[in-house]
Amino acid sequence: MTLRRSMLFIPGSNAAMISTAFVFKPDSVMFDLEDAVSLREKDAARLLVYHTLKSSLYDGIERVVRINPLSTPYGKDDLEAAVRGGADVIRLPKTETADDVKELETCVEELERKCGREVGSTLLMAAIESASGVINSVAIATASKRLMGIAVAGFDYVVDMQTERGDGSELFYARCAVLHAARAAKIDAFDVVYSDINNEEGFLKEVDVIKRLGFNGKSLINPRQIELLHNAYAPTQEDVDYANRVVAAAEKAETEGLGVIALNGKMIDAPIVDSAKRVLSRAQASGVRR
Ligand SMILES: CC(C)(COP(=O)(O)OP(=O)(O)OC[C@H]1O[C@@H](n2cnc3c(N)ncnc32)[C@H](O)[C@@H]1OP(=O)(O)O)[C@@H](O)C(=O)NCCC(=O)NCCSC(=O)C[C@@](O)(CC(=O)O)C(=O)O
Ligand SMILES: [Mg+2]
Repeated sequence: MTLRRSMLFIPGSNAAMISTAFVFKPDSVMFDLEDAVSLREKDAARLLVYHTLKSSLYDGIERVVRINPLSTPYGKDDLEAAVRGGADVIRLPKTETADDVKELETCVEELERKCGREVGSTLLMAAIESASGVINSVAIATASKRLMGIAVAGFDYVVDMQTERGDGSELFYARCAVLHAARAAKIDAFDVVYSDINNEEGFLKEVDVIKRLGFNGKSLINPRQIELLHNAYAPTQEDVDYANRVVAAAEKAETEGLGVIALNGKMIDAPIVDSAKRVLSRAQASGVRR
């Protein structure tokens, strides 16, 4: 099981942050060349991210680069630096249509050939940040075999929707639409960033909602959010004990030729056994909640 619970944004222009953030062990790190980098720092940030990718600093952590949109004066240079540097994943911001993804795929393939990288080795992800993007999310999610996931980007989305971040109701439709598109395309789904870094209670409340909805994880802006997220996503010992009992009961039922049984008054059938096995493999990959 590939865990992609935490995807930590690091401004591509911030050498101090880049030189230390691997110690926090996010599942994925996202070097940002887009909105966290001012216009006058774009070139320096691109170079810094390229050299970071070439180094072994983030070995063992998935390395994502958020490029500027290809329609901007920076997008193509960002993409070349990311592919040449050996990024694992390119994150396209402000994705509006399937054609945006197809254009990215074409450019990545050209660059892979040009710089001798294995064709197909660079994965893609698309961030959906507008009403059009949400409406087109199924077409976006299925636009390329290289897509490993799609993300909801809450801050640009609420601007487009002429509202603001609040209790989450403003994101409900976008979250559900993007998540369904990801699941239909069999790729991962990532939730929005939570900007109030000192509000642990609010962060965990939001994590509880998105975990229940079914998101693989969340984009993060601060290392302090990583451990909180990983712990909240880990199954409890109680969950693991119950899953073990379900699997054992199902195995016994199988030997007796029974498809459906009751365990302590609760029905156990195939999808419930599948869920129990998912809890066990998640516990194996992430450990249990503290
Ligand atoms: C918020 C704050 C300024 C707070 O800083 P503070 O210094 O007060 O925080 P502290 O906790 O005190 O830091 C303790 C120690 O950790 C270090 N440290 C902090 N953050 C770190 C980090 N991210 N990576 C590595 N290291 C880090 C720090 O340097 C210090 O190191 P040291 O001095 O050595 O002790 C800082 O976190 C930060 O800049 N975050 C990244 C912001 C960013 O990238 N925004 C763009 C992406 S969102 C977007 O674009 C919207 C979106 O597009 C999203 C979408 O698409 O999904 C949409 O539309 O929604
Ligand atoms: Mg944005």
